[in-house]
Amino acid sequence: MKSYDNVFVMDHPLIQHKLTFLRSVDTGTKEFRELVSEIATLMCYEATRDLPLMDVETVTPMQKTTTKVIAGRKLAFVPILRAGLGMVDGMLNLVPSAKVGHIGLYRDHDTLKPVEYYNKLPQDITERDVIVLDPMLATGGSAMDAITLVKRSHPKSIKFLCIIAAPEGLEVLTKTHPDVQIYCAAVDEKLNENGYILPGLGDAGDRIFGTL
Ligand SMILES: O=P(O)(O)OC[C@H]1O[C@H](OP(=O)(O)OP(=O)(O)O)[C@H](O)[C@@H]1O
Ligand SMILES: O=c1cc[nH]c(=O)[nH]1
Ligand SMILES: [Mg+2]
Repeated sequence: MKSYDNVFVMDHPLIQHKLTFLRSVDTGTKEFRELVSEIATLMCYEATRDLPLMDVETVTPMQKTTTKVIAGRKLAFVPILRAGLGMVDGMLNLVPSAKVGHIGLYRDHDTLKPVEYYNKLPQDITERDVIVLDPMLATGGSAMDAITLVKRSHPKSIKFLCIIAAPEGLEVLTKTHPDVQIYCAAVDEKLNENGYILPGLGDAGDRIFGTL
């Protein structure tokens, strides 16, 4: 894999183990949905590693002491509909106070270009660090457009979190949005002639919602 300064591949054994079952054609909708959510939780843990901390005074039953809390940063999660929705609950497990925006995009089957159909972001997004969510980064068109839309609202920062990335998508996204850190669980081989990731896991939205 080509190396990029702002791409982080999460090789934690728990993530890799769950990803194997996510890929399998024998995994049904219920289990697929649970795995997407669990992987999102594990990825959220890593992607929030750089949140700043500050000292606070805490009184334990034994004595007064100095401990740490997150230093006033607020998060917003922005799933790309539909498939990104599958990651939201897993993220909220770790950061229940995060707000959730939605960007609706589908990829036109013929052109493979994203088509926007919904856009609702938190009003106070300028005060928030945004994590855009989508299990799949294929040609990169959907992530590129979603991040462009989010940038128009001027959040403090943007990260992109996906489960499987294609090399083609990483090339496009790192060039278009070099300021955005990208987190993924795997970088696969390539796209097929229909823009599907190989080996991939098929159509993430269809597998999450059972619309195959
Ligand atoms: O990198 P790209 O080439 O743009 O492809 C990736 C996009 O395709 C899938 O969405 P899809 O269009 O299937 O919509 P869905 O989530 O409603 O199924 C996926 O969830 C991404 O949003
Ligand atoms: O492999 C792919 C490519 C785009 N979208 C998916 O859901 N899967
Ligand atoms: Mg789909």
